[in-house]
Amino acid sequence: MSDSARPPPNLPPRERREGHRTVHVAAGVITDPRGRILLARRTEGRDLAGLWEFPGGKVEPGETPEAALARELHEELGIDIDVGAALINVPQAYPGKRLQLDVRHVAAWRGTPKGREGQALAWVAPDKLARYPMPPADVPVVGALLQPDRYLVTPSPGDDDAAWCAQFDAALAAGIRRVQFRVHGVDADRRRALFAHAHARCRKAGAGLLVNGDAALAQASGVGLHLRAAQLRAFDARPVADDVTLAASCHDDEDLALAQALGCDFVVLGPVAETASHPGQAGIGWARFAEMRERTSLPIYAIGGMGPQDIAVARRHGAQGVAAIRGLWSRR
Ligand SMILES: Nc1nc2c([nH]c(=O)n2[C@@H]2O[C@H](COP(=O)(O)OP(=O)(O)OP(=O)(O)O)[C@@H](O)[C@H]2O)c(=O)[nH]1
Ligand SMILES: [Mg+2]
Repeated sequence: MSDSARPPPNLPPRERREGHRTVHVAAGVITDPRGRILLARRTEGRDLAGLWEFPGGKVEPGETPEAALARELHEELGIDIDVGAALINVPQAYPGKRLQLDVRHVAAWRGTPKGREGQALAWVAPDKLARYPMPPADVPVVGALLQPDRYLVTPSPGDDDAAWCAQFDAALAAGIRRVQFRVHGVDADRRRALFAHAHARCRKAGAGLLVNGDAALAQASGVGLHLRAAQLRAFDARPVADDVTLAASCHDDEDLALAQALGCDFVVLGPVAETASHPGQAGIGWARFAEMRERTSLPIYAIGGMGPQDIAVARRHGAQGVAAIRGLWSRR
């Protein structure tokens, strides 16, 4: 389905349905030469006071997001900037309003940032960002800064395990850094051997590995756990330790809420487009994806007919990036 996919025709856009206004906000990722990122603390008397945010503010009528960002950073921090690449555009529902948080990298800046409106500032190393409490819309922004934009789900090996292993290595060589181990139709011995291969190669490449569905294997081998949607209801607490990556497959709002309540680090949502595994079955489309995204505060990969060419459109709809079997399994 295309970028212009619409919600079902019998439903007016959520915004009109609930009478919520949309607030368009431009925010910037300002990085110093040591790689630290500038956060500002929202002052008392404003919404979300006390939380840390990426500096920026509301886009005024007739203004481009780029111009708004430059103006806001001049007003709030006293710096002049060159706007850089888009990072992510997050639609997020807040009480009584919808936010579109349009986050750009700041390519260059002149001057010394100061909290000109009395706000505290902090230069934060990327691995410390999680220590700063932030508004819900910023969780996907931090995800986009820190987590991979592609999530490979392994295919089943058919009858050729050696070819599967070679393709696995090729995917890592092509830059894949997050993998879900999911193989069907093999016996326990073959599965164990394939998992051992994946585990060793991911460790060597510094890639994150998650195992589909198998909490015991995740615990025993020290890899992450990816829950199937049906498993979300089987747990009432996080099924792995806090330092073990937890993810889940989601298809609707209820799945997303359960995944967030369980403490997932990220989720997969779809199918967005028609997939080769379900021909003839239309996906939910980007508009519906964005609508579900805005009621969740998690990094979300779009799945279903996705490939690397879809990462940019995914980011424009608030996605972390794309998850795929075929679309990310290197062709050799
Ligand atoms: N700048 C910024 N705003 C954010 C972030 N995350 C987030 O939810 N927001 C929300 O987006 C809106 C931004 O408005 P703002 O208060 O910064 O707007 P502004 O600078 O134009 O100031 P003003 O309208 O209070 O004068 C607020 O509702 C804020 O809570 C973020 O990372 N940066
Ligand atoms: Mg502001």
